[in-house]
Amino acid sequence: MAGFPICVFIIFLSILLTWLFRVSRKRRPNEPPLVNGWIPFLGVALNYGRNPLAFLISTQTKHGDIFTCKMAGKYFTFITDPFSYSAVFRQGRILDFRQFAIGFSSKVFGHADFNDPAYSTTYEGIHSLFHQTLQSPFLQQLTASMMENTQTVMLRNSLPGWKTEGLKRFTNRIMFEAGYLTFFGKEERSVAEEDSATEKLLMQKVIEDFLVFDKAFPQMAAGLPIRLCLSAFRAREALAQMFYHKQLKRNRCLSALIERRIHAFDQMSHIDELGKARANVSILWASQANTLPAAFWSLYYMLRSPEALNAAQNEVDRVVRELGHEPVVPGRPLILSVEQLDGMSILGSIIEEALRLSSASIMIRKATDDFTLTLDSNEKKDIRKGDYIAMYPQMIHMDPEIYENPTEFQFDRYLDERGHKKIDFYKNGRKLKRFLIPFGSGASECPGRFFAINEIKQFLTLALWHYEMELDHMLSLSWRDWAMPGLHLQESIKCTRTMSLYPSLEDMKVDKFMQAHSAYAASPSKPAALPEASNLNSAEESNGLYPRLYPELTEFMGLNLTEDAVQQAFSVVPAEDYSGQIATRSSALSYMTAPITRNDCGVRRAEIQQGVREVILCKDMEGKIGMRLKSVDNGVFVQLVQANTAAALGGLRFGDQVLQINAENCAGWSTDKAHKVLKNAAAERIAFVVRDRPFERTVTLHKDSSGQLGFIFRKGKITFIVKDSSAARNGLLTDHHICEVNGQNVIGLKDPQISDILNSVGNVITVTVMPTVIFEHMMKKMSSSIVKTLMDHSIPEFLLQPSNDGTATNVN
Ligand code: HEM
Repeated sequence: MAGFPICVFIIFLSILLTWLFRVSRKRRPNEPPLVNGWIPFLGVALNYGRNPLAFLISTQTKHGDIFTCKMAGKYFTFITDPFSYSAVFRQGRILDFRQFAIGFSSKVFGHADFNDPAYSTTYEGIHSLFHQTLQSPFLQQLTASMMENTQTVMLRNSLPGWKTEGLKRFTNRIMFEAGYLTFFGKEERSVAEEDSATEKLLMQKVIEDFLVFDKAFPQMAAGLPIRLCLSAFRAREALAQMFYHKQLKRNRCLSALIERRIHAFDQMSHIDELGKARANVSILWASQANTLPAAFWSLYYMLRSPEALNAAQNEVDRVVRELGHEPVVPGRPLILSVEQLDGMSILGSIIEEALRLSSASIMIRKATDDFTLTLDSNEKKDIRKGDYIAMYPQMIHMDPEIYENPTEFQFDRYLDERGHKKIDFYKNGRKLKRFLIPFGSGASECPGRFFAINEIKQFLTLALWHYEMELDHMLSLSWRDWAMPGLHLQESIKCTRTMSLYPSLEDMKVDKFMQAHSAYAASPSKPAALPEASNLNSAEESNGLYPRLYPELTEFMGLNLTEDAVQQAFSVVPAEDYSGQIATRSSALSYMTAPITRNDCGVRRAEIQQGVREVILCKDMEGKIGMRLKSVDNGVFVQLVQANTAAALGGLRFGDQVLQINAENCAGWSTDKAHKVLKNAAAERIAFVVRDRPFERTVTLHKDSSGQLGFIFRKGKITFIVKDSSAARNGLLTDHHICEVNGQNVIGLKDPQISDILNSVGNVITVTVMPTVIFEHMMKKMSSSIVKTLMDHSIPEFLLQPSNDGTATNVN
């Protein structure tokens, strides 16, 4: 008898499966390959949601450049061949974007559905205002206003002394307020009123409301009614209060976009005032939601790369010099025209590279009828009415054939040999028309893209001009001192970095594992999700950094495809009652104290700090300080530090850049001039301002079980990287010269001596490398015997340093 219920269950299951099989879509002849997945309704949504790029690449390998995927009951035909994108954009009539985007916007922002025939004709005119007022000739006005506002916000309250601020907060605070004022203007106030605490609190509240709303955006876009996201609803409504037309009309310096929208909406008498105000919230969101993270990532990557920072700083200095702004008088704002910003190709390349790495936007069109799509290969595929066409630009952005080492930030990736904007990128030997698509493409391409690039350039320029910046444990910003040109180290702001940097990929994985483990321990009902090590964004997000830019498919299409979300949405078992439990989220500090090697003495000895430091030396009895300098690219660099001399004791190292000697800028000096200044300097006190080894970078590696790091070197030069080794994983490169091992200088040592050091220093090793071409230039005209016999090869010493828990640890 016990077998009876089992038989019934099996029969029921077979009927259900047969039914599901019969109702699921079948591929018709001439349609793209169909990937239904095996989960009813969801299809391949989970696979996609887990890692869209990996999923699309593997499906492309199996099915070719076009395929249709079932996801959460909808069908998406992905076009993966960038040469076929144009074929989609040519189908503007049948492939709709506008209707779909407007419907989506009305759901989230709560304004009227402008697709409704009652509004659609008038709204057509309002929509065209984007292109009219965000681009030339209004671009000039918008850019000038942004320059002024960014500067006002940045220079406000510039009190002397060090302050601390997170990188994300710093970006949000300045960019949000400046952008807000640029579009929506401000009521006429006296200077005292503008500086009042109430004014500041008001702006702080607006930023907070925006961030609360933005945080809930993915859920709302995924279909969760906004009234269920109570805090987001309240935040949106609070923002709308600022944007009533009668309120905005009192403001001065409204942008042309807002002014004309007010006028046009006021003609639509059947839209109520709250609806108009909510439509303005959508403009605030469009103008900030992508710009803030894009500005953040641009600043972050620029500060992380000494080469990028140096090049950007030089570009800013050049442009300011050309303005005749030096010496700058206090309070005088820096004004850059659109043309001058256009000419800043290095900043342009940094921003584009940051956008390439951070943007995961997806382009979606909905088929309004059955039609046949002709691909670039002339292949024809039938598309059904109601299906979506999707293009995922990250497949281009991360394609190693188009971009060498695509996961790496290369600040000059978009510069040609002459330093101009590079536009030649190839795939299959063919030049690509679209190689960077963070702003979408075709008819719906972001109309604010030119302004967005300009405002981020302004932000970086002004930050570089008004501050000295440093990013390591801390983002340190120090005011340039207007009163004393040349001395740039006074009135400083210091901002704590809110993210942790990991010495190696292995460290990051261990830390992520620990985080996942503690999250699981804190709430065991949720699956312990180990973030993909390669997925920087989710990893960073958990550290309070920005995620990728909008819109991702998961949040854009009314789908929320993460496993976590699906679990919640489909869960039939009530979630555990958390009342009385405290939600635990490790603090940034505890992330840092995971069992990682940040405090490893080799890592610390090898550290290349981003800021500048002062070193005071005096000459020995023979009038020497024990170093040689070399001029490279108009800078002066330390070429040799002799052991047991003043230079060695003062902590100077091979490759350090000397910015000033006795308050004189060294830029442009020849090697001879630098040596002459040293020779003539007083014996008792020579003041150097030094930047740590700007041409060098450190890579932390972990030995494998057989003690291997995974690279081969000859005469100190790395010649081979072993596949899948720690060296490969952590981005060590060939054609680089090893300068230090765990901070110990090894230049001039024989290969077996270097090997001995590598073998003897434990499992975690930090190697400091320099591109061979620069290394050879640095060493030119210096005899190898001098390097071998005189170079300081001692192990650098450290003082007691406080550890994260506040106790003093000897890190040597
Ligand atoms: C780095 C910053 C920005 C990025 C990455 C970005 C990206 C995008 C993307 C991907 C789209 C959708 C395009 C498509 O699906 O084909 C879009 C649309 C749009 N963006 Fe931006 N955007 C940025 C800044 C701005 C700014 C500053 C504004 C100024 C108001 C703006 C206004 C708009 C508008 C109005 C649309 C809708 C266009 C339409 O409906 O036709 N964006 N943006």
